[in-house]
Amino acid sequence: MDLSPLGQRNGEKVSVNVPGPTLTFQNISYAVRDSRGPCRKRAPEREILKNVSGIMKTGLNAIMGATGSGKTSLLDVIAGRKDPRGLRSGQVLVDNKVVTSELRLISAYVVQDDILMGTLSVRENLMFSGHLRLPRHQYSTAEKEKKVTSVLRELGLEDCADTKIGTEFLRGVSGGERKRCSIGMELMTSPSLLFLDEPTTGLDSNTANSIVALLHSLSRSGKTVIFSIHQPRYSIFRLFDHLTLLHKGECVYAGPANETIQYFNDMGYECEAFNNPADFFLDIMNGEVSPSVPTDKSLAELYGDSRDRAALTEELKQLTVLSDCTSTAKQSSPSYVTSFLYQLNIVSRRTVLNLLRNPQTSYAQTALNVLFGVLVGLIYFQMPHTLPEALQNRTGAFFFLIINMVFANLSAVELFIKERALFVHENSSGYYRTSVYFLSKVFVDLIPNRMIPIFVFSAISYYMMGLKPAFVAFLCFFLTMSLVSLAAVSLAFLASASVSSFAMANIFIAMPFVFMMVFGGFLVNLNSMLSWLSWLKWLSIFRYGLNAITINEMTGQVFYDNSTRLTGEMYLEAQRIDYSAWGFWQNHVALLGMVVVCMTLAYVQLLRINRWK
Ligand SMILES: Nc1ncnc2c1ncn2[C@@H]1O[C@H](COP(=O)(O)OP(=O)(O)OP(=O)(O)O)[C@@H](O)[C@H]1O
Repeated sequence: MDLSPLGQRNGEKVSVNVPGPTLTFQNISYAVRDSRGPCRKRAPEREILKNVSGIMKTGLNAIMGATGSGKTSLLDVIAGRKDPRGLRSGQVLVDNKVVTSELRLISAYVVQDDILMGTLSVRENLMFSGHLRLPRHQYSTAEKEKKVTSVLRELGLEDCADTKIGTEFLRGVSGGERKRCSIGMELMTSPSLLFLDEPTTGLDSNTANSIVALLHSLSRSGKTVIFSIHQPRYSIFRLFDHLTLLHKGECVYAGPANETIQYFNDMGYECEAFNNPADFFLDIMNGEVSPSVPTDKSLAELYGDSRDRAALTEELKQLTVLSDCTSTAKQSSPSYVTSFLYQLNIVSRRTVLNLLRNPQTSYAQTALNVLFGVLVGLIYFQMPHTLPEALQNRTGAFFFLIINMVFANLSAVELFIKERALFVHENSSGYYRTSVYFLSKVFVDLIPNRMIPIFVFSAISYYMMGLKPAFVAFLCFFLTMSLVSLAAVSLAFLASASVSSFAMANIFIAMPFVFMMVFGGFLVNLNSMLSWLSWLKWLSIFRYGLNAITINEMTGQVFYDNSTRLTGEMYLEAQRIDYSAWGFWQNHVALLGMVVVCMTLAYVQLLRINRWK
């Protein structure tokens, strides 16, 4: 069988002009706690990596193992992506320098699920990465464009450069092209150390082949490419330079990939002719192949006693001795390469582009508001000033309007949940600050996306219902409706930033909305309520909204029947609603206060999101 990787055959080095960094790790042990539900807060620790060591040099370094063997965990630990609190022992060095979690900002990591903005083309996605991750003083826009062109050429993406990635509504590029684009996003910074989590998963075998061939050619340009892989076909396997085999969190082999078969042969495991070595290794680890000489020792113990392990320990020792003590203190502390305002500009532009190219939600929202506006207008068409219907219809209509404004925003809980993975990936890869994402979301997506439909709804319903004709009164009505809607959206945004599933977010948002409705002043008279409960009215978006539009409509109006004449002010006094100027505006101040508090808390939640894997 011809195993002829270009790499470290018999210790021979991969020949490249400028070698990439060497990554070494020694005795890595990593533990996690499984959550056991609400009753048992702290489950016992489970060690998922046990004393794993290795040296990864320029070339293709594969980490292989069965499902759950700890491949991704090892990759994440050495890439500085795994929560450092779980690290029980061990150290990762890059070119003999201690690296901390900051490694994740200076190296490149391609995640398993391609996280890209689907409404943008391949070229636009690469340009987004270039804009945010290449220093502006070194790269002009023309140079960034040149870089994008060269990455497109390197990855063979020229033909689909202007094709959109694709969303649920839009058929985009193929799976292989998507994966190449994900790799390209990282190559924009010309990293010499590239981590990839299962780059071939979900791809057909030919596409998987071409992806690994691409990684192989990248490694030949002087990059250290490290990736986890499940079960590669032979044409993929033979490209590996270095192989780490994991079984239940323990290393069962680490060394040149083309010497692995010999290693297992020496242990008494015979690989049949025409068998794929990768399958053979997995069969050994799964216990489906037995050694010719039975042994009580586990594969990890056999490897621990082997010459290969002794050689690795010796090489690691030499590298550590060679390492310069001062270099350990020199930890790079990378920060963002672009300024806050520049990031805000780039991220906001992408948000606008995404909105314009994915207008279905905005169209649906506007259409729904037109429909509802007409419906409310027809139900309460030209409300009369005659009693009792004048008051009954107006209070009913106002309650209906506020309910509509609040509950129409239930959908806003998806706002952040949908983009959570994208935000976490880009934020932890050093694209932009959390504040940049938050501000662009609020000012470019959240507010404008709500304002237009609300204006359409208000204009239709207000004039169809025949409310006070003064234009100022209409503007006050629109302002109130907007603030009610924004307060509800802010609460929904807070819910969606706090939890990661729709179901949980819906519960979090529906409960307060229902309580607020009860304490809004329409379903129950708040003045007759138990005093220890009535404070809840101060937290009700409904109450502030209802009070404001009631004052706006009632003041200056006269209602009558044959014998009675009732002014709007008399009605407001009977309801104990303060209709002074401050009495009116305090509702808006309170709604604005709720918006500010909920938005601030949502921002805090974004900062608190767990970036560790
Ligand atoms: N943060 C975590 N919390 C709890 N368990 C974890 C965590 N990270 C990893 N594990 C567990 O550690 C073990 C190894 O997981 P890992 O994802 O590294 O395996 P893998 O070899 O990459 O598997 P696969 O091929 O299925 O992705 C699994 O049993 C997994 O459930």
